[in-house]
Amino acid sequence: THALLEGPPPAAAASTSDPVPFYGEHQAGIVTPAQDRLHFVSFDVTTKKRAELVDMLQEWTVAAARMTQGKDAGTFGAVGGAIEAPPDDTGEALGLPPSGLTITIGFGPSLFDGRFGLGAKRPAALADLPKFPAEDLLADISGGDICVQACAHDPQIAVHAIRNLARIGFGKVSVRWSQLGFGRTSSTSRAQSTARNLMGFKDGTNNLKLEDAALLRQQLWAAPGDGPAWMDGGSYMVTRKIRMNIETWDRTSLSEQQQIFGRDKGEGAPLGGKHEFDEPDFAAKGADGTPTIAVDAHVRLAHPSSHGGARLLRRGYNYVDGSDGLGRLDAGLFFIAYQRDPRKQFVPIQMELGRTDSLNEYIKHVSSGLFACPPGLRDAGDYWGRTLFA
Ligand SMILES: C=CC1=C(C)c2cc3[nH]c(cc4nc(cc5[nH]c(cc1n2)c(C)c5CCC(=O)O)C(CCC(=O)O)=C4C)c(C)c3C=C
Ligand SMILES: [Fe+2]
Repeated sequence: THALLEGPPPAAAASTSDPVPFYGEHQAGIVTPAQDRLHFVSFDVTTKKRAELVDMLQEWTVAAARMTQGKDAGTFGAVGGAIEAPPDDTGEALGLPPSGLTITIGFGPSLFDGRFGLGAKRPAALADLPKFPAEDLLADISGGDICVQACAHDPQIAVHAIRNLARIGFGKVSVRWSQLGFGRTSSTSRAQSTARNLMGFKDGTNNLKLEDAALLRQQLWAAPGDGPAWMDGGSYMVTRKIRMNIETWDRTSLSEQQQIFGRDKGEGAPLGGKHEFDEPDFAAKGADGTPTIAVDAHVRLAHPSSHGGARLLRRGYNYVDGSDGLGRLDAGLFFIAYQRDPRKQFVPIQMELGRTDSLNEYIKHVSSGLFACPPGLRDAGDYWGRTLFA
């Protein structure tokens, strides 16, 4: 049987139905221990009026604060308003607990194009991503002016949150694209066990975690002096929808699969090591003189030691969008990574991976997003975008 997977039961988790605080120095949904489900949406702003956009962001903030605490989106709720009017909540979360819902907002480069007088406020770190080797991006599922990441332990709760924000935004924003995700592929806290991606490997072992306070300051949060003050305490988010060639992968030998990542599939230990959290030894060589962790292995190329210490807080999800009509699963990883400056973190890492990662034979990047996620909200008088639009 699964001898490698046996062991003590995982430590009892905090209840997955509880609420996560909405207010704080940083937005919830970044270092918050990754929930199991995702609904991610990217909007285009359709109104040309700055004041209308600001009003909508204020309405969104009120609704988001309520929904994260398990309340209806509006004060009348799904069934408490006038019978002649559409309800101010859509109703599918009635009777469900908050389920750890977090709602995180980000502003894309296109929001700073001059329509709303924000040109001078565009952070240098929000520079358009360069073209990477071998990517195959679809414009209609990439980019966008504003993104919202809703994470929860119940998919109905995440979908309800996005749906109600889209409803409130009617006439001011339109949905450009959205993505459902299940099965977090990253742990963001040492209290969490490491989950597996759809290739069957533990994913998130060497991730930035909420306990790494000094590293988070250095690698995750924008700090005073980095760029415009409105981003102080915020973070930059990169999304990549990465389709996996599942059927080809499933016909690849275990040894090749392990060579590709540079880790073993059962335990998640670096090749040459024994335990999941052992440090990889990139200098180790086998009896035949070849490196134990191949020169084109994913973990070698992505490791901070290959990028001057640069790291990411990964927060991605598995996705399956049905099948593609040719009998293949339309499945992969919806990669989400937060960082202090994508020009120093995501960009050089992905340049290297795009060029040489042996995983490339089995994956294809099909969508891309880049967003500046502002700092957290202070209290009920605060709103998403206050620091930007002030
Ligand atoms: C540009 C950043 C990265 C992309 C894109 C990416 C895609 C990708 N990764 C996996 C699976 C694994 N990745 C692992 C480690 C890892 N990956 C990145 C970055 C990107 N991955 C980093 C920075 C790291 C950490 C490297 C290190 O410090 O050791 C692992 C190993 C376990 C772990 O540490 O998480 C796996 C497995 C897939 C399947 C994928 C695209 C589909
Ligand atoms: Fe990776």
